[in-house]
Amino acid sequence: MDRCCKEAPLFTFGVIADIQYADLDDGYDYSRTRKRYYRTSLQLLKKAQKSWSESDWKPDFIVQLGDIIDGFNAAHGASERALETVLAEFSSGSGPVHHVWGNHEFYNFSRSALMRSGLNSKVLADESPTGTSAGSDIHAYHFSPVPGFRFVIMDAYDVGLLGRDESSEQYQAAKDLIQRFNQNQDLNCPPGRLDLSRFTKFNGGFSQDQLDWLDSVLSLANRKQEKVLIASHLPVHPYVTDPVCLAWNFEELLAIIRSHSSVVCYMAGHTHVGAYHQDEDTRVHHLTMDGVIETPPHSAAFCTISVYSDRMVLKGSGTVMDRVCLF
Ligand SMILES: Nc1ncnc2c1ncn2[C@@H]1O[C@H](COP(=O)(O)OP(=O)(O)O)[C@@H](O)[C@H]1O
Repeated sequence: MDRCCKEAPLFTFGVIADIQYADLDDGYDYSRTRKRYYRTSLQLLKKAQKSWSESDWKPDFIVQLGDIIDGFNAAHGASERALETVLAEFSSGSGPVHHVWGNHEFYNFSRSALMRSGLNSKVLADESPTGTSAGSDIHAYHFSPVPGFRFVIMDAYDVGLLGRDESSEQYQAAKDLIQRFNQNQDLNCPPGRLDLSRFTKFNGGFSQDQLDWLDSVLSLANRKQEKVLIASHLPVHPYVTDPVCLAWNFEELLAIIRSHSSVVCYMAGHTHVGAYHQDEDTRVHHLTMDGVIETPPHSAAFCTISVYSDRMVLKGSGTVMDRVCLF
């Protein structure tokens, strides 16, 4: 790139999703139709790191969209080791990494263990008088990469069966909720009705506390005329995912987004299949990232997003497509 002739972005960040690393031979997804490359997923992270370090506009930070290591690590007693391996790879890069929590985090660690781990990136939250985080046991926070822009990290398993102590009130409330819609013995097995198929144990949702907190963050952003990007593990727009992968209460999150003109983008992982849709009413860009775990070793699955005052320019690698998203 002829750098002198290109407009410098206000900020740049890298995005990667569903690495699901495990020191295991290749396998398949639940339906046995999609191959999973557990060991070589680390090589694809290395490829992303190399590309980010060599790029003309080096990312100011990385957003890791969840499922950093695979749940199979737990059965092999390898959770800590696998996490150390992937975090060591991330730390070889220069910028901070914002970690989103997905279902595989909870197959390996309890919520309280995650809070004590390197996957708690709340330390990167802005220190502001309005409060930095949604609650002590919720992994949600916001920060401003440059004046005029704000990033919100959301916790899509704040309401859910994963990671919560079975004796806790939150666990019981989540169990009552899921069982209203899912009568299967195995709660990982989706209900037959497509419009309820998201009520599985491998999904979760956002608590009222977290939604209220998001509402207050977005209200402040509106007043300051900031543009807001939101990242979480679960998609919330039905056009960017199979309905079985939506957040339990995606409609509530969409309603909050709809009531605040500040939001410009919502990004998620989980489905492993890249997708994009600009919502016609809100103009919000919904982006679901391809998952590293189902990307063959010769390819890649990451992107670099350069943000300007009026647009974000997404440079995809491997399976991730290039696109320009106007604000
Ligand atoms: N249709 C299904 N019926 C029963 N269990 C399922 C079904 N789909 C997924 N699971 C189980 O749910 C868990 C999460 O599924 P998985 O495909 O590993 O999620 P991810 O796509 O996040 O990697 C796994 O234990 C898997 O075996």
